[in-house]
Parts: sequence; structure tokens; C-alpha cells
Amino acid sequence: MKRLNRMGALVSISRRSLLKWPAATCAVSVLGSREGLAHPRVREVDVAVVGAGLSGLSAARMLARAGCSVVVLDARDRVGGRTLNQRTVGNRQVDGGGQWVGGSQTRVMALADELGIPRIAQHETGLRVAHVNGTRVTFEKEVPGAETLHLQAVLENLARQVPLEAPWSAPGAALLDAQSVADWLNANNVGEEARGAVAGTIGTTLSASPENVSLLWFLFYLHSAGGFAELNEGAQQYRLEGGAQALSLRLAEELAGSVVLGAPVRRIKGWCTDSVVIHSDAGLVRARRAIVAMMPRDVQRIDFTPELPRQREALQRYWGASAGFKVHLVFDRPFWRDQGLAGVGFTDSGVVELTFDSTPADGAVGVLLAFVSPTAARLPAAVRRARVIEDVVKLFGEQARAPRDYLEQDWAREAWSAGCVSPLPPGLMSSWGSALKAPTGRIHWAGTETSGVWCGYLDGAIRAGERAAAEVLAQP
Ligand SMILES: Cc1cc2nc3c(=O)[nH]c(=O)nc-3n(C[C@H](O)[C@H](O)[C@H](O)COP(=O)(O)OP(=O)(O)OC[C@H]3O[C@@H](n4cnc5c(N)ncnc54)[C@H](O)[C@@H]3O)c2cc1C
Repeated sequence: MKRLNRMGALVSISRRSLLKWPAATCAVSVLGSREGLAHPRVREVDVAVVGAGLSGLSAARMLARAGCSVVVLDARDRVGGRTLNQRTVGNRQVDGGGQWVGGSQTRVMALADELGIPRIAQHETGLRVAHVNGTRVTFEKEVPGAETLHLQAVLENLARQVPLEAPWSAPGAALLDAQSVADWLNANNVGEEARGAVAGTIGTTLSASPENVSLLWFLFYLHSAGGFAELNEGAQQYRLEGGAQALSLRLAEELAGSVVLGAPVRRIKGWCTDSVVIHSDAGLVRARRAIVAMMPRDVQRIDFTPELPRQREALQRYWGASAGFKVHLVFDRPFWRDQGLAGVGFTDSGVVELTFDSTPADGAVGVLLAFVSPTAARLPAAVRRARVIEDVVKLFGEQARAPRDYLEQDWAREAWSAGCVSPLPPGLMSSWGSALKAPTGRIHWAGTETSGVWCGYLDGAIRAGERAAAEVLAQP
């Protein structure tokens, strides 16, 4: 039996009849964000989703479309988690968090199309520029040498043996996980150039160095993305017009009254009983099942009664998260393009590590994105700004000295995100990995880190949310 819901989407109400609570008690209204503090009320829903990032919202949408009543709780006063639209002069949006998508990321590309969010091709044309050993050099986009290509092929072959849905069960998992990527490169006498290329991939994708990342985890990451070319190039083909947070903003609009912001979840009780009770600053929610959609390290802030199984608790406690610091500099126009530059630049000694062209599609302003060393976060803001601009001037010339706007986003200062991405240390995945997405009683785990495909990316976040929702829907 079908009926049209408020958004005009077809929902099946026969699904609801499978759930134990009568529809009247399942209906969800907007929870006043703070009212529950004074007079806590218990709201009853089929499914409570904790985390209104892309993963939690994707889960909630799928459940709502299947006829479940759902409430989504987020600690922040906004949706989108690790995506963040920042507004610049001229009313333009830049991405303070996740931003790029690529052709092989089919789930996020499809969602953007469905939500009517156009893509902007990443500007790549022109020379790269570097400031190394005190000298500025320009150069063509580098093509990997024979040794690098050979090493990449060897690692991709190994990666294909790591199962996407259960990396901890790879043949020889304990051995692969006992070493860092650097240990493996040393043991295999890998030369300077090829080693540098792998370090570059790990630096740009996991914000870490080969010394700190488990070989098993890196192989899984490589397999999850589809290889080096995908990680290095494929994942950065497009930006989304209006910013990547637009994905979550549109999903939240569709979920209308079911998303509650300013609702940090402090405790989850009864996961092994008939229902789960979620304690948030906006009140209590009782649900038949809960989906917790965030990085495992972020789950560590929530108390569970009874305590989570040791395996799951250890996974969360030791989960690795790396910080990220983005700066956007806005100019009248993308002047570096006139000089035949792509906007891609790096320095070996400055606070700016890497730059990209983030100019909007119409070119009405020119925007440079700079990834800044997390250590620069310790500098006073005015000193940091001066040093960022000095580095950009070294790369792109005096025209870069007076940006019309300058915006920072330091993810190490975000109370509700432990980090941007997950560089896992040796030992973690083979010891505790099996607790990553196996449901714990009535709790189902989502968040991009639980995705087998494009783990750590926007694409993986959607897939993980939809996988957790499917798990819930499959329950009797
Ligand atoms: C600087 C940066 C650059 C990136 N670049 C890219 C990129 O170019 N392309 C790409 O695909 N990906 C990129 N990513 C990664 C991408 O942003 C993430 O993979 C994706 O947004 C994760 O979505 P999620 O829903 O799984 O988790 P999150 O977005 O982290 O959502 C988790 C949600 O849980 C909430 N929460 C946490 N604790 C609680 C609590 N106790 N109670 C209630 N709510 C809570 C948080 O507020 C958050 O909204 C980048 C990330 C960063 C930070």
C-alpha cells in the first residue's frame, strides 16, 4: 500500500505496519532544540540517527522513504559534519571541509545529480609552481617514472587481496598490519623517487606520513578507492557548485522536521534490550534501533549503558584521526591563469603545503585554496595570515599580496570532529577491525569510515549510511 508523503515521494506504509509501535506514537515532530533540558520528554521513533553528516542524513532519508519514523540528532548547530560552506565576499561559497568528487565516485555523483547540484570541473590547465630550496620553479604536471609505476602496480596487486568489506580478514592480515608503510618500503629497498610518490599519496589522502600508517590500512584504502590514479587524480575531478555541504543541506530540507540540531548525544542506553534510549541535550529519544553515523573516534565521547563490548571500545579509543587546516584567499580574478599557471603550488619550508585553484565556475572572483601545515595553528592569527600570504606571494607573485578576503578553517579546533581523515596506526585494524560495522545489539554503525568503497570520502559516507539503513530495514 502506498501513499504520498509531504515531500511528494512515494513511501510504503506497509513497512510501518511491520514495526511494533503504532504510527501515532512513532510520528516525529521538530524537537525544540533546548526545551528538553528543562522538561525532558521522551520522543518515540522507529530509528534514531546520531550524526547529521552526509552519512547519517543518507541513512535517515532511506529510512523515511521506506516509511519509518526517524529523528536525526546532531551536536552542532548545522548539518554536514566534515563539509562546511564558508561565505566569502561577493556572496560566494568555498569549502572549508570536504570538497572534491570524481567520476568513479558514482554514489555521490548520482546524489548530486538527483539533488540538482551542478559540478565544476577542477581547473588543471597550466604549469605547476613550487618554492623549493629558496627558489621558485615552474614545471609541467609530473608523470610518474618507471620505478614509481612499478611500485604502484605491486602495491595495487597486494591491495586487491584485501577484502573491501572485511580488511581485517585479508590473507596475512596480522603480518601486513604489524608494519607501517615505511617499514615495508625499507624492507623492499624502494628508491627515493618511488618512495616520495607513495609518501605524497599518503600525505594528501591521509594527512600522514608512511611511518604512521599501517600497511594493511593503506592497502585497504587503495583498494577502496580503486588504485593510485583514483586517489591521486580521480577523486579531485570536480567541486560542487554551492559547496559540498549543499548535499547535506538539501537532504535535511527533505527530512524537514526530523533533524534536531544543537543536540549533542551524551549517552545511549539499552542497546541490548528491546529499545534504545538516546540522551541528548535536546531531550530523550526512544527508538527501536539507532544508527550512529560518525568517525569511530567521535563515538568515544558518548557513554554507553551497558558498556560497549571491549573490541568495539578499543577500536574507538585507538582510532587515528588527522587534523587539517584550509585557507581560502579570494582575489578580484584568477590572475595566475594569465601567467599560464594552474594554481597548483607547493613550498618545502613555508606554512603553505599545497595550493589549488578553487575559483567559482563563472570566474567572477579568483579563489586560491591553501592547505596549511597544522603546526601553523599554533601561531597568533595575524602572524599566520602574514606567513600564508608571504608563501602565496612566493608562488604566484605580488598580485597575491592583497586578497580581498581570507578565510581559515582549522579542523583541530572543531569540538565535534576528532579530525578530517583516518590514518590508522599498525595493529589496530587486525586487532579490533571486526567491530567496525558489525551491529552492536540495536546499534548500527555508519559514517564514511565504515564504507568498503571510497572509505574516508563523501561517496563512502553516503554508501555507509545507506548500508546501515538497509541493515535496519532488513530486521524483522
Ligand atoms: C578538510 C577536509 C577535506 C576533505 N576533503 C574531501 C574531499 O575533497 N573529497 C571527499 O570526498 N571527502 C573529503 N573529506 C572527507 C569528507 O568530508 C568526509 O568523508 C565526510 O564528510 C564524512 O561524512 P560522515 O557523515 O561520515 O561524517 P561527519 O561529517 O563527521 O558527520 C558526523 C556528524 O556527527 C556529529 N556528532 C559528533 N559527535 C556527536 C554527538 N556526540 N552527538 C550528536 N552528534 C554528534 C557531528 O557534528 C557530525 O555532523 C574531507 C574532510 C575534511 C575535514
